[in-house]
Amino acid sequence: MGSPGQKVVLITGCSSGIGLRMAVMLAKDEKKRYHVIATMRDLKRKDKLVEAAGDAYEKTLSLAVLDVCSDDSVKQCINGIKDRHVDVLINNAGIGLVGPVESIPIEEMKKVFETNFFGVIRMIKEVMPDMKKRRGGHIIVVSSVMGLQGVVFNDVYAASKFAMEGFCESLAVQLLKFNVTLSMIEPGPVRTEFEAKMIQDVKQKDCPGADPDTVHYFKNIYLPSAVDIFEAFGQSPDDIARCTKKVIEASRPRFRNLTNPMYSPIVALKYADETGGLSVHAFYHMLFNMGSLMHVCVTAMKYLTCGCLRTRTISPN
Ligand SMILES: NC(=O)C1=CN([C@@H]2O[C@H](COP(=O)(O)OP(=O)(O)OC[C@H]3O[C@@H](n4cnc5c(N)ncnc54)[C@H](OP(=O)(O)O)[C@@H]3O)[C@@H](O)[C@H]2O)C=CC1
Ligand SMILES: CC1=C(/C=C/C(C)=C/C=C/C(C)=C/C=O)C(C)(C)CCC1
Repeated sequence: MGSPGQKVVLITGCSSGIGLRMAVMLAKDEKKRYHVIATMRDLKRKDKLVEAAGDAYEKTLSLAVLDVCSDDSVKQCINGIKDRHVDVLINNAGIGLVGPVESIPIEEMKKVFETNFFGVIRMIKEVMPDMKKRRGGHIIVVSSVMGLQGVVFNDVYAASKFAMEGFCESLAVQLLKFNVTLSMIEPGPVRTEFEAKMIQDVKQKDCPGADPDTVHYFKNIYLPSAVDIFEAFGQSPDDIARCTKKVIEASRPRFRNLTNPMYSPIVALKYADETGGLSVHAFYHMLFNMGSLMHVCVTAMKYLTCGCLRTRTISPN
């Protein structure tokens, strides 16, 4: 698997979105520096990836089955790799969940943690010991801006990404001693199936257990604003793939990598006031007082702030 000198990159969740674009971009690297093992839980969903990979398929890109929620599947996949050697592990697989907490069964919430949190840990537990032995390797975790700042009605999804951030912050220190790098990619909204799945999911539900006011705030105030935000500030999965490639290729990769400069002020707000009041009230104001104007506001913000918020983010260009 791979030629000498090529880095073996394993990516989870490559059937669509960010994972698919990362796999294709790395496999098509001009200098052929990578052999990509693009994994997905169901190979019946491979066609889009295979088509996008073109000539790279079965040369610098190979496919493997991997369900991050199954111990057996993870073990089988890693055991199938020559010498179990992975240079770069990209933990991308993840699922979203939106809606009033009262209306979401605990089982559904557990599924989010099982995928977004334990799924990543399962992968790291399988790959990290070999990296530590070799004194080398790079683990990348696709977190989210919601791993740093909660967003209303995304309570459980944000919690799963916060959990990941705490886990990585702790582990990164130990890994440094073994020359293993840990980096997080923290995108804001990205235009992938993620958003479509979220909206589809909401349409099918009538929020049982939530009172009419909450359902109104969710469906008529939050959702339209969120759609506007995806439209105005959403990045493409290629943008995130480019940022990630930069992180992999950096001589000293950063630990945190926000990809969207529009979210820097939101994160800064959080650290500007340790009581948390500023963030909570700012979000309240943005949602409930500016919600109906969100369309106008986001467009204005997009033009007013372009270029001046980029210092601490990683740019796809
Ligand atoms: N889109 C966005 O706005 C943002 C996304 N992110 C994060 O980016 C990552 C990728 O999301 P994105 O590309 O947008 O969304 P997509 O829904 O397009 O892709 C998610 C991928 O994860 C896979 N997946 C889900 N569950 C499992 C599992 N148990 N085992 C293996 N693969 C699984 C899906 O596979 P299948 O086809 O089988 O369902 C799919 O390939 C996620 O971690 C998400 O949290 C972060 C910030 C913003
Ligand atoms: C900024 C902002 C909003 C929405 C943010 C959204 C929708 C972010 C989505 C991020 C995603 C999808 C991350 C994935 O991991 C609100 C609450 C509408 C109004 C207040 C300001």
